[in-house]
Amino acid sequence: MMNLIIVKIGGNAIHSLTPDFFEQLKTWRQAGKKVLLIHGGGPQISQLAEKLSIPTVKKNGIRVTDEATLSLTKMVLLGNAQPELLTRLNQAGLAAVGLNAADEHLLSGNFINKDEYGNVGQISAVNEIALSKLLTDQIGVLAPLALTSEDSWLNVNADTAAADIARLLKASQLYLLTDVPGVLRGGEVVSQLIPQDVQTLINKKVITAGMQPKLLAACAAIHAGVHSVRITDRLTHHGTILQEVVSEP
Ligand SMILES: Nc1ncnc2c1ncn2[C@@H]1O[C@H](COP(=O)(O)OP(=O)(O)O)[C@@H](O)[C@H]1O
Ligand SMILES: CC(=O)N[C@@H](CCC(=O)OP(=O)(O)O)C(=O)O
Repeated sequence: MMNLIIVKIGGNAIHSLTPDFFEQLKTWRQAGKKVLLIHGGGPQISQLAEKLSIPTVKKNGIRVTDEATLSLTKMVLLGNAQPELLTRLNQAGLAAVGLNAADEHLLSGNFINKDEYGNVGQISAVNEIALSKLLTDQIGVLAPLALTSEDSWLNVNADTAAADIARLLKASQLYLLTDVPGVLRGGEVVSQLIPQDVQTLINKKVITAGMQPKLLAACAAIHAGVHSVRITDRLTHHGTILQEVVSEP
């Protein structure tokens, strides 16, 4: 899809969006860019699970999703995280529409390993024609859920979903908004990375926890032709930029 910018907003980041964020979205829309926001909601899902006494089990940063967890995940993403983000966009005067996998079968997916993770998947296809029409006049706000060919719902890690959608749609840029200003090394933000550096930093245990799947998803997007992935807590020229080659300062 031409001129497409994808921004993933982690569940924590939804609460701390600043006026700059909305200004940048306005600038992009005025410049004729299509903008797709993929939202998380992981901390909110875990909070509700605790209230309902449903145990949270995570393996390699992925939520093991049985039937009860799938239903509460859908409730939180589509009933809480998504409307919260849409309200903020509306307040900022931005036209936006909330979307999920079942709208025109926007996102198809496959189970990653049903025995190990339950109803967890990865995105295998995007209905590009339908999405492109939807994004002409408004910003799309899409939840990280997919539907199998047999219409089973799948929970998808939001970083992986954003990177796979960016790869499948050949987005020009991907932003992964999180709760840290970028990839940190010795307390400092690393301003530029190439995919080869990522594996080295994982091996050296500089990159751990949630940052690990985030960067691996980012590398896959770069290899598939996405021009740049920025890992940051704001939509300006801050944070860590991941590109195929190091660019001149
Ligand atoms: N080298 C690193 N630089 C920055 N954050 C890191 C690094 N290694 C691990 N992390 C952790 O990764 C977290 C971000 O990933 P995650 O919690 O999954 O974010 P989100 O919910 O926004 O997707 C940071 O808050 C930090 O605790
Ligand atoms: C399979 C899987 O782990 N799905 C994630 C989807 C939400 C998410 O990724 O939200 P954040 O970006 O806020 O972490 C989950 O259930 O937490």
